Amino acid sequence: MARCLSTPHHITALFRPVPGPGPGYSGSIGVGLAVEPRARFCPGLDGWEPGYDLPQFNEAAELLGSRPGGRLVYPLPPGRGYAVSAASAILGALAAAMERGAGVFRAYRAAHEVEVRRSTGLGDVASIACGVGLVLRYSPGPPGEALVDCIPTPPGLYIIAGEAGSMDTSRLIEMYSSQRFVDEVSRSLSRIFREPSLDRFFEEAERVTRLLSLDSRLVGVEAHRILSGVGDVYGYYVKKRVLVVAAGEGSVGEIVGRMAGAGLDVRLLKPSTGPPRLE
Ligand SMILES: Nc1ncnc2c1ncn2[C@@H]1O[C@H](COP(=O)(O)OP(=O)(O)OP(=O)(O)O)[C@@H](O)[C@H]1O
Ligand SMILES: CC(C)(CO)[C@@H](O)C(=O)[O-]
Repeated sequence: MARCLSTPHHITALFRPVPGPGPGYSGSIGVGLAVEPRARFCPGLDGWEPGYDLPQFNEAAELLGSRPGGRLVYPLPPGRGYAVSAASAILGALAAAMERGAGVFRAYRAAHEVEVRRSTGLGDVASIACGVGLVLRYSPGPPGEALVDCIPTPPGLYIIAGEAGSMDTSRLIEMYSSQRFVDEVSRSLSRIFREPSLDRFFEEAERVTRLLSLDSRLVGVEAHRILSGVGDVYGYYVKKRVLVVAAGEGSVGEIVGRMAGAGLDVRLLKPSTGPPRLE
């Protein structure tokens, strides 16, 4: 039976860019959620689903001296905020590493380098390599260099994403490099890092979302109005033009209905079950 590489995705909630002397040394610190469905690459199998052509896959593989062929499956769309580019670079790099007998850290370094060079990500590769629930990035860089921890989320937690559109990652990085964003995000990250928990994470992510009006400015909705009166909501935040809400199973139907009623394209996600793996 064919074996496939699979990887979770990552949705950053708060990040602060940390420039370094080169792509391998640059990155960001931040927090976010590792989520599924997983992207997959099955070496040697024919076919291409669902047709996105992401350059990060081959670029990362080529840094390890190979060009793996096989079937790629991306269940989430690129450009919205689900770190599809990082997932693609990771799959390419890990597939190449398997062919060449190279180590996993070398593969992750290549994936991170491609992301930073292309401005399609700063901390997604390090986050995905941890790959479970709530991801905390205390220092920047590729896996092996960055100090990253991830905390499993409670069973029964769902993540509901409401998309208003896409946004260039370079534009997002520019926005989060402004003094106002750096100040507010740094304040929140210090509070989260001092005592990491899911409650503290959502408290701070919501604080920044409301203070900087990210929901109305980027998604065109007011999150607290959409969620008003709904029980079992853990919290919410905005990444690019996506409103991300975490809630217990019993509230999912109500939230999906309200988000769709507000004109958003809604997608149901689950916290990730683990980092990239061969399955
Ligand atoms: N249909 C498409 N829409 C958007 N991007 C696409 C599409 N097809 C391929 N791409 C490529 O996919 C990559 C998307 O990377 P980008 O960093 O913008 O998004 P992402 O990785 O999905 O989300 P994020 O980094 O914000 O979490 C870009 O290199 C882009 O050129
Ligand atoms: C830049 C970014 C927000 C893109 O997803 C992410 O890579 C991060 O948190 O650094």
